[in-house]
Amino acid sequence: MAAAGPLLLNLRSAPRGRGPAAASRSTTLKRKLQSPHGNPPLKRKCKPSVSAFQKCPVEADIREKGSSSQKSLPKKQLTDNQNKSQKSKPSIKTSSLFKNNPEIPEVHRKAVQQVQENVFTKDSFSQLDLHPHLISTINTVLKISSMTSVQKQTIPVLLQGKDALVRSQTGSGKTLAYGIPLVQSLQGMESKIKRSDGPYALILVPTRELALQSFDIMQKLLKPFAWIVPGVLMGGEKRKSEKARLRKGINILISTPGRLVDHIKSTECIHFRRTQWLIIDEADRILDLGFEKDVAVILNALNAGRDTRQNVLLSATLTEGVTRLADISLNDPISISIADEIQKAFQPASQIERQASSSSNCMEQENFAVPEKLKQYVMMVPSKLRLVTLAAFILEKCKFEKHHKMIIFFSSCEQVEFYHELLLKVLSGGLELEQSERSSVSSAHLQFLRLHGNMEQEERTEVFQEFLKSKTGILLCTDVAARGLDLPQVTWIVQYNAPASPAEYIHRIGRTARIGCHGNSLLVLAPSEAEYVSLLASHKINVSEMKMEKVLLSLMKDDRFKLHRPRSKKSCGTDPQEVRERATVLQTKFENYVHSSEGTVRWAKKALQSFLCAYTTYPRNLKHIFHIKSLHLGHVAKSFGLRDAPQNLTALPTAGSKKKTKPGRKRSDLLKKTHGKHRLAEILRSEYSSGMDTGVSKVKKKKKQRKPGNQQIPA
Ligand SMILES: Nc1ncnc2c1ncn2[C@@H]1O[C@H](COP(=O)(O)OP(=O)(O)OP(=O)(O)O)[C@@H](O)[C@H]1O
Repeated sequence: MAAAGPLLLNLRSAPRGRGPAAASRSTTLKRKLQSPHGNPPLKRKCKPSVSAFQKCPVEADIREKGSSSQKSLPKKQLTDNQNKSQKSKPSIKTSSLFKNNPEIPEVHRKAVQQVQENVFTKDSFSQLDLHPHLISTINTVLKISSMTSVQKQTIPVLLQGKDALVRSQTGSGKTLAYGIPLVQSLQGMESKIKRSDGPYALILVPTRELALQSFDIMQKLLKPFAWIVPGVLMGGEKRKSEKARLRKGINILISTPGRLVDHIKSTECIHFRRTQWLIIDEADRILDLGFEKDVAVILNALNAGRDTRQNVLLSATLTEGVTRLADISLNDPISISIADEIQKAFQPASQIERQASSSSNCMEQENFAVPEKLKQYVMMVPSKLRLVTLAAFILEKCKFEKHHKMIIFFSSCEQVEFYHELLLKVLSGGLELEQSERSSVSSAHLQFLRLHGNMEQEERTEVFQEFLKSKTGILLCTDVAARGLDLPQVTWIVQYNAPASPAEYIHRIGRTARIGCHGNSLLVLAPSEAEYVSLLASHKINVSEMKMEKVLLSLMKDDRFKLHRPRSKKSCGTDPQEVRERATVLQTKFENYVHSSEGTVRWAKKALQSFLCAYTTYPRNLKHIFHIKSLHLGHVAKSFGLRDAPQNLTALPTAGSKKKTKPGRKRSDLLKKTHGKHRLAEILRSEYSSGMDTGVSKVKKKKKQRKPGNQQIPA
């Protein structure tokens, strides 16, 4: 059994006779949603105690002197006149959203030449040596005729039985690039495959929804070859039924690493004697530290079963690190990188060599291809104004412009749950509207959905299917939905919390503008995070600035937020004072809802705490951009509908950043173990704060009538 030390993931088959490795129990994050000690609704005058953060292991030197209005902003953020006004005026009782905000810096945008790929080719699938039934399935069931670039380059390589490293932009058809040659090869085997033979192919994916999606595509491709049986294993499903399906036999096994390891360790009948394909989709994520132990167990089980295998690694962000690792482990892999092919075509060889040598020793300069018709925006928003600005943006796109389908990314499950409820209640008119307001509410219904890893699997699947089929709607989610999901007609991606790395940025925005479609993305940054724009530019990612003031203007279209004053003058569309008033009315509605009960205050505090803890797990190389000391607790609290900086947040961070460790092993040991804190921090942020691979109490499923057709897809 393999030792648990730093692992060289050997995708190459090992010599016969070694039993499957037993890795130490993979340290998955057990996430217990800690409910902060309930506090009575905060009174305006209270000053949160400094001790609230003294105990928190995170670097929490957060400013929390007094209520948000009376706090001194970090000196560097105060402009002279604000300094003066602070001194001259008595402290104001209720904070104004538009006072005491940090300056919004100019967004220095180095115009960079983005890496582009030609997604389409004119070559049809019939040019390949494929079974005619497979070609007709591609044409009639999948309704696809010509190959994309990645398919044109990858399919012939895989049909020759070679290992491959495939890097192509998001939404460029990588699933079929491996699915078609896989089906072609299995249907053409001399002795016809029997279900009881077990897995001939193993497809590893990082999330349950992506496992379902890949399973759905394989089922379609296998229509003419019904004797080949696909199956999916994923956390959250009943182990018993999975064991039964494994016992009957699954020929193409699609699984998330954690659940497969469970079965390797506990299901007698699982074997890999005939497994001749290993496909790792989103390979940079799967081979990352978060899944390292699971992948090692899986590879040892594969190697124990068979000594020859074809390995395929795919991702839009196959970074140098992964390719170096894969080079050691794959058998003479063919490296396919569509963007590089395009660049090579336009650059002299010498320049390519120079770039190759320079980029090989500085992974940070990975340049990722961005979909051609994707428009990327960034908006600088002071913390106090984040919530009302997000709300105004949602109203603008999903109520007034209509026909938009939006995904909003948050950095923790608790925030997804909280903002889903808050936005639904306040924006969808869930709150009692006065008669006069009812008439003015636009007829467009705002459909809010939520998806994160702490939900019951049944509800995750329902929400995923519902959003997949909807033409509009707003999905609030964590990074559990950041990779691979092919959600048609998504027109807007909003990153309410910045991602831990440019790679995750690329995958998040890659949920729109797929396969040549148009799409838009918006990254929301606080003024202290402005440097993130330059970081993106260093990876050849261009973003244009969207002004917060312009977004807030949409409130002028919704009289629910109009300040009702006697003889109020007719509002004209762009009066800045009225915009500010309406934003304040909207913020007040949020705060009134949050402070309407102890439970909602507790909920807001828990969401705030999860945000702060996720904020402390940005990798070291981003700490100069995302540092907890730059946050102003009272202002951040406003964006959670809390009137003042909370006191007595629980001393420990929420489970989001708590790693299950063996008794006696301090977290610092773990950090050392995992080759540097920043990597673990990044994993903690992007995967575990999404609630993936969790084993703890799930958010109770909201009672709702089950719709037919949402049933889980059987193998
Ligand atoms: N040759 C093709 N012509 C037209 N559409 C295609 C073709 N191949 C795949 N598609 C469609 O393109 C969309 C994206 O495909 P897929 O999800 O495989 O992309 P991907 O490269 O895996 O994306 P990601 O990197 O986000 O995982 C899907 O809707 C798929 O049906």
